[in-house]
Amino acid sequence: MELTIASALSAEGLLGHAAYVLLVLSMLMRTLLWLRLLVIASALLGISYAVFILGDPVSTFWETCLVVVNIGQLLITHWRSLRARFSDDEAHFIARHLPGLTRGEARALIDRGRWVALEDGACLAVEGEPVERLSYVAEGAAEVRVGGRAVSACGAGDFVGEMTVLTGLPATATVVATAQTVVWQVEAPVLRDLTRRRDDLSRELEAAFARNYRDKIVAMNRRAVAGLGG
Ligand SMILES: Nc1ncnc2c1ncn2[C@@H]1O[C@@H]2COP(=O)(O)O[C@H]2[C@H]1O
Repeated sequence: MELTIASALSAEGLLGHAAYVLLVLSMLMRTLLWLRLLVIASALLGISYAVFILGDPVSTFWETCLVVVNIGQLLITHWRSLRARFSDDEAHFIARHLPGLTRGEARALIDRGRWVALEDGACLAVEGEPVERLSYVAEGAAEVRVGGRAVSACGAGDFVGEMTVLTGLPATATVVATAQTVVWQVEAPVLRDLTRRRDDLSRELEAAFARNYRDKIVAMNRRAVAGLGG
């Protein structure tokens, strides 16, 4: 096929363009699923173009590789999601804070941390010192102290350390368990590394932290009103 304006605008030429349009669109996708689906669609059009218009076996081979690799990756993701199992605490954690992750992704994240049972009095963060790990409180309660005075509390469903864990800045408060408390914890360097490499995970966690700030402010406001006798 000759490279002229007329040939580019012909039905055959448009087929070739459509393959590239889909490839460019795939680069704009924010989730890996849609990126892969569009790459597969682009490669299928590319194969049709290479086979029926160009008769080019080399392009056909490489476009086929793209389809096979992306379908393989989608199947692996699907299989991991099917295989993933969660305890009740983990299921609540995911429903509340990680709704945008696939089951497989959520399992992989939770497996990077560990579940810990803390005694009453255990320290989760020290004001002015970088937090060593992010904690998610599944059961129990903790007191938040600033300058040695209790200012707030964290309970089931709250994070501790979310304000500084990703930046390494000093913790804004000291947090101490006030009952037997079950937490999921992930070490700060592990979380920083994961969020640096995975934009989608970083966005998911930032959104979860933002929702938890809101919940904490609402709870603090209620406590302030109750303290004023309202
Ligand atoms: N007013 C508050 N209410 C609930 N939790 C808080 C409050 N202030 C600080 N925290 C928690 O205490 C943690 C101390 O470490 P970070 O600053 O990383 O993150 C902080 C929050 O998780």
